[in-house]
Amino acid sequence: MKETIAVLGAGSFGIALSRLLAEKGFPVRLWGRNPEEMEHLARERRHRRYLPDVVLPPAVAVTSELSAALSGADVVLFAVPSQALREVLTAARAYLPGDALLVNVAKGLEVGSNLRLSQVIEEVIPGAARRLAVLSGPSHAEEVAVGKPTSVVAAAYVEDVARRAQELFLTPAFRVYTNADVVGVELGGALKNIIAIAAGMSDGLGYGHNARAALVTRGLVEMTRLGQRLGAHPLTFSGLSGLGDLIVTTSSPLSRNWRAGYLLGQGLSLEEVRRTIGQAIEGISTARAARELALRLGVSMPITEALYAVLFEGLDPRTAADRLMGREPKPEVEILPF
Ligand SMILES: NC(=O)c1ccc[n+]([C@@H]2O[C@H](COP(=O)([O-])OP(=O)(O)OC[C@H]3O[C@@H](n4cnc5c(N)ncnc54)[C@H](O)[C@@H]3O)[C@@H](O)[C@H]2O)c1
Ligand SMILES: O=P(O)(O)OC[C@H](O)CO
Repeated sequence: MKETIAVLGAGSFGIALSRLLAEKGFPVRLWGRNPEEMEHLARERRHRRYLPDVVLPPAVAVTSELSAALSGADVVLFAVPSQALREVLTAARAYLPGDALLVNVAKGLEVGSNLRLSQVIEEVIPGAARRLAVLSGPSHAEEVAVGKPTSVVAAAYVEDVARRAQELFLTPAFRVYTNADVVGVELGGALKNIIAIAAGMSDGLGYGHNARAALVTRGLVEMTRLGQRLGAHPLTFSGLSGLGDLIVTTSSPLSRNWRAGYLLGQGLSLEEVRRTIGQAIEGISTARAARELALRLGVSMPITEALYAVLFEGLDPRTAADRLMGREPKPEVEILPF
């Protein structure tokens, strides 16, 4: 008997992964909070706004009832935006089977607590970290949903859990590596969204490929700096959930974070950007949380700081770029002596 999988979150990634899993033969229950939207999705078998060309296979049952989605589920996949995760977990807790494998695909830090999402899950469901895998890496839903080659990483504290998640998602077009560095994989997926907005902003301002390459490279440096301070392995940031995801989200118009930055660079306000994109833009909230962490821990994150000032203090994007370029000259690698 194939395992039953509950996917919580019927946005673009929840839909893309439901399709992938159903195509592998798993019975999938896809939960979304809005009953009307779920009725429409159940009837039409496609989401008119997120992925209009992607048809849900018959093995995907759509529901707006958490109890129906979770009852007897062997695997529970969390695919809601990071700021909604605690609320969804709290509502789901009563129905969550005690032995189900948990997989989180949301990428972000929780504003307020500044926690990684596995920490949020552990707080709401004590003990859950031992059965939790984090799936992260360069994986635009639009490409995953149509079977374009994609590689990601499944991180877990327990090796068997990482292997189970790897096996669950693996297809000829969806390659899954394992990684024992949960902290690094989560931070890579969360922090790259900040740099993706900054890269989009640079493009929106009309700057060139040089500027974008510098943002990716120096972005990776500050991501790694914060990561190491929080216990991640620095090498993880050169992997799929660090550099890999940075490359895809700083260079693809499929990225909502890149698009948000582009529109900001073109002069739109944050509210106009949110309205225009109309989907999760994780880098906005993550910039707030990461900047707070960096300040508290004394970690230098100049790009994050500059983006924060644009997003939340009304700094003009061009002035933010000038400030970044005009910082005190310094060695590229602080620990290398002459
Ligand atoms: N789309 C991708 O390509 C992709 C790839 C990898 C990871 N992710 C991550 O997956 C997560 C979800 O992204 P997405 O692209 O599916 O977002 P989306 O904006 O396409 O959809 C989000 C869904 O969550 C629902 N939602 C919002 N607030 C909610 C709440 N409080 N309770 C319940 N549901 C709520 C929305 O109604 C919507 O259906 C994000 O953290 C994102 O970074 C997305
Ligand atoms: O569209 P974005 O910017 O949220 O990026 C989606 C995924 O994280 C890409 O791996």
